[in-house]
Amino acid sequence: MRKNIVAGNWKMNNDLPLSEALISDLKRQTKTSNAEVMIAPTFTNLWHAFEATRHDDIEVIAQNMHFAENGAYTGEVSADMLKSVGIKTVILGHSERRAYFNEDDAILAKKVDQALSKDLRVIFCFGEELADRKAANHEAVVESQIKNALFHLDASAFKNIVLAYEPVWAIGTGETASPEQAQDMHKFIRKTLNDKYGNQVADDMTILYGGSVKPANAKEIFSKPDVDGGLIGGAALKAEDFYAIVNAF
Ligand SMILES: O=C[C@H](O)COP(=O)(O)O
Repeated sequence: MRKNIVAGNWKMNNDLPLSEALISDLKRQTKTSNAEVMIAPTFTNLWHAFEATRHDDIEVIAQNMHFAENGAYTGEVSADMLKSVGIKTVILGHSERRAYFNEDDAILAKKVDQALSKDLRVIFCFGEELADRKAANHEAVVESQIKNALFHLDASAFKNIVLAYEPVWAIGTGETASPEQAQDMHKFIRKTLNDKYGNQVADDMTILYGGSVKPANAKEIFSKPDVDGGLIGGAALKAEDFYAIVNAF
């Protein structure tokens, strides 16, 4: 079922005291929209964040996980480890993972499989780089990212997947895709799903936009019919800004 979601990706920000302080601030905010609210602190803060929000309308989610069950993968975190601290949703495929940690479509397909096999919901991220858009290649790039990592799945798997379109050129740059650019791409993503899986999967898919979403532009972006929410980076680090975005629906 399609939902409105606003997820804050804290990336590698906030040690434990700062995480505690931000969560206290978040809990003081008022939600006036129907959007599901998620926050993705770094691994070391997940347990504390889960405990601190246990009775609040905030889901704590993870930024990443490994594809293996367990074993000799120094520095990595498994699906079971996430589940053991209360996590039910994991972000996979973020452009920073792709760019700095060499996560390609094949690795991401394995991560998606592992997460789904553990009943974790996946927020799957993808998006083109500036050169792709300048060359009018953006739809082809996005289509191949989706196909290569997800199109081995059965239609039923998609009820546990949320898609997040994040044009790389708009992440942390202050440059946002225009609401029309976001809408055009989200419509294209839905068509891509429709062509492969039919309209049930396409219509039910929640598709988030990410890339310099701020209180000032959220309302216009979220007003587009195929934009179901946002994956928020910088603006998720201030409780008032984050809830201004949550309440932009
Ligand atoms: O995961 C969030 C996105 O990378 C967007 O980050 P940003 O809002 O700082 O541009």
